[in-house]
Amino acid sequence: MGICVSSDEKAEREKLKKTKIIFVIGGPGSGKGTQCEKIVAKYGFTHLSTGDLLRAEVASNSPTGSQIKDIMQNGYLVPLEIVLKLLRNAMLQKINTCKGFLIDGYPREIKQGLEFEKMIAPPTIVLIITCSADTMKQRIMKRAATSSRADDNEATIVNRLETYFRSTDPIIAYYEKRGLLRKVPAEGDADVVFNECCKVIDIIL
Ligand SMILES: Nc1ncnc2c1ncn2[C@@H]1O[C@H](COP(=O)(O)OP(=O)(O)OP(=O)(O)O)[C@@H](O)[C@H]1O
Ligand SMILES: Nc1nc2c(ncn2[C@H]2C[C@H](O)[C@@H](COP(=O)(O)OP(=O)(O)O)O2)c(=O)[nH]1
Ligand SMILES: [Mg+2]
Repeated sequence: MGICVSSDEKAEREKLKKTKIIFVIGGPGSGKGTQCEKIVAKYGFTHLSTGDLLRAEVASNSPTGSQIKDIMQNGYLVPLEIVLKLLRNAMLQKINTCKGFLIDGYPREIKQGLEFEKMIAPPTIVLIITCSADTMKQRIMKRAATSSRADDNEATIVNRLETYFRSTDPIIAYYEKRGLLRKVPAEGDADVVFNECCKVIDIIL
């Protein structure tokens, strides 16, 4: 039996299917947030960071927030249902005014990608920002001085890197096979990396 949806919801789903959706994935400290800010400034896309959405949920002291606080503090993945519900709601809130979505920090495992496509739409492309574990660790420790994030610390970054490398290889293979993966090396200066991101985005506009 199909899920019955209101006509409004049907209209919103249709809009989502017609909207450009760029998954921006990469390890902790790779530069997802930095590149998304630059991309928003140039192209006017709507930037949704799953990490930011989850931190807002924790800050709201909701039952869900209490449930995910420790998971995030330890650098493990939050349950799919929780992160996807927050993400889909945030997308639906912006759908009528957005030029396209930058989904920062999602998917982090294959089933997240599959569920997103079932509940929302396929991605236009998957932009992966790549750099070494050492570079990511250095950048996080530098950011820790000003970020006041509970998970920007030596112990948690080890977990976050392990979580990232373990869960992301299958995603890379999956989207590469579908011809949707666009790799951008991010060891260099942020502006140099941004130029490479623009080359990838200009092609899909
Ligand atoms: N798609 C997701 N699925 C499950 N958990 C997530 C997801 N996105 C974020 N999280 C949780 O939120 C935490 C912070 O995510 P966020 O994207 O802010 O940080 P990060 O990618 O680890 O590093 P950075 O902010 O440096 O990119 C993650 O460690 C994880 O616990
Ligand atoms: N040298 C250099 N530093 C960068 C680059 N991108 C981001 N950074 C710095 C800024 C931040 O303090 C830190 C992590 O960046 P971020 O954008 O929060 O990364 P992410 O954790 O969202 O993936 O690294 C970059 O491309 N080059
Ligand atoms: Mg980030």
